[in-house]
Amino acid sequence: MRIAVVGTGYVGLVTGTCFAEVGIDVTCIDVDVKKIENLKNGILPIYEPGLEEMVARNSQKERLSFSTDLPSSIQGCDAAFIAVGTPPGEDGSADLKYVLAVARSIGQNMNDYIVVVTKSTVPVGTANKVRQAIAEELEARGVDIPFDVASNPEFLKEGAAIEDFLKPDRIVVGVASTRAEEVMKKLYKPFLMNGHPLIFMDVPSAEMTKYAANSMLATKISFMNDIANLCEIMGADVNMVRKGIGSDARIGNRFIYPGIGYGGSCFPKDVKALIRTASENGYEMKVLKSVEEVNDNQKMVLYNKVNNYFNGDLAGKTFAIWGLSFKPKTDDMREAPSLVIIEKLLAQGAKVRAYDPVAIKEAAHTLGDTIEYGKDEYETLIDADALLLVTEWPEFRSPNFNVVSKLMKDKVIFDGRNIYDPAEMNEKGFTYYGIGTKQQMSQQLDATI
Ligand SMILES: NC(=O)c1ccc[n+]([C@@H]2O[C@H](COP(=O)([O-])OP(=O)(O)OC[C@H]3O[C@@H](n4cnc5c(N)ncnc54)[C@H](O)[C@@H]3O)[C@@H](O)[C@H]2O)c1
Ligand SMILES: O=c1ccn([C@@H]2O[C@H](COP(=O)(O)OP(=O)(O)O[C@H]3O[C@H](CO)[C@@H](O)[C@H](O)[C@H]3O)[C@@H](O)[C@H]2O)c(=O)[nH]1
Repeated sequence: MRIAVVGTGYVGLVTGTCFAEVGIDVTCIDVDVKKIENLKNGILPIYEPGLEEMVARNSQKERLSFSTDLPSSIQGCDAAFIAVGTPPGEDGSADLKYVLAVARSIGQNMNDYIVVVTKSTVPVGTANKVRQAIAEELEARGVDIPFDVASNPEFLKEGAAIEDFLKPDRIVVGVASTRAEEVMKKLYKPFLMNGHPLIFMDVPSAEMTKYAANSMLATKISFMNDIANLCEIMGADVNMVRKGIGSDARIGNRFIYPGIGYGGSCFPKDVKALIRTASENGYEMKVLKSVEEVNDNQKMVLYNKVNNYFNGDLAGKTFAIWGLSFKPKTDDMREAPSLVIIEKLLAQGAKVRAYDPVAIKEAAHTLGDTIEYGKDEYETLIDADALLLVTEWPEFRSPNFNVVSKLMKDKVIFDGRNIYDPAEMNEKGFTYYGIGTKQQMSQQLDATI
């Protein structure tokens, strides 16, 4: 089989490469000439574990190629996947201009039956707009070529994208014809070896499934952040509470880790877009509005703890930041909580020295030289007044605390991801603040007695 994947970002590149890996001929298309030139030379635009090797292997086997030329690349394809960005517009709704531009371009150039698949996250009704855009272009050409539009939302997580794509919990496909269903069944057959279900449904339900999934996960996180904040007030330990509730299979132990708010290119934008879709249709998503509000506040929690500890006097102090990307194993800085925290610290006249294993280059696009960058995590600590653990990269989990304490001016750690054991930190002579941990409460009580 042969497919084109239009949009070669986090989703398009992973999608194209994984289809090539199972033996399908794939052309990845992008309008970004530099990106395509680099990919032809094996240089990837993003960091995603394992992807570089997989791109190289499949390029060499000539199953994976890269092009800026959509008109010729879609000829002879069974399907064209649209995987371009759908960023939030001013009003929070998903901006469909890139998706519809690709649809028009397909309509202007297709010469044979093709299934056009929306892989981008798009609101209910988008497939109809895609269908209409293609039909208008065919009409303008005065040709009558059959085509189908299918919805195939993507559920991969950055940092684990290949594993998620090759071994998905499920594949959701919305179709409106048996012909499109047959093409999609054939394409995804190699991924179903491990018994993962391929769930066919109508197109609007598939489009809605993506938003419902992300919104449910964001809701779990905001709920746990609320519980964590209450634990702090009440003298409970959210780590214990998390284990206590997570062992109930109805709740599950994934996506209930409190922290400094969810970030990334998906949860914030998709929650916003679903709220907007509802309001445009006369319905209010009350739960999701609170999820968003809790998340906005949570991004300030670590900064507030720092500010309280130093009695609001941050000017001239130096803060070491470990981790910049919105989560480990990616260089993606979109909606990263680190940006909010750093902006607040800088506004108070503090100095920031940060280290991230892969995201420094990406972070520097936004932060420039407003902060210093350490060559490793230890260098950030020299004469630092405090350490803020922002992203839970594996290499930050068990540092040499003797070295840490020697380098720092003041031995205080603000752990935004609860990766350290509060009791152990206190034993090692650190003042430790986690998110909703009991240790912190007893320290606060001690301080007020
Ligand atoms: N990033 C994720 O983890 C993830 C996971 C699931 C779903 N999604 C969804 O997938 C979509 C893509 O997200 P992403 O993170 O991969 O975006 P991205 O910004 O990394 O990549 C989008 C790519 O599309 C290209 N593009 C834009 N217009 C084009 C056009 N007309 N023709 C060809 N290429 C064009 C851009 O140059 C860019 O390379 C979004 O709707 C997103 O919500 C993202
Ligand atoms: O228990 C948890 C789990 C995650 N997070 C935060 O939530 C955000 C998102 O994390 P994650 O979901 O792992 O990464 P994404 O790559 O954004 O993936 C989400 O968004 C993608 C784009 O839509 C979907 O495809 C995925 O299924 C969905 O998990 C990050 O800031 C995490 O730090 C928490 O705070 N606590």
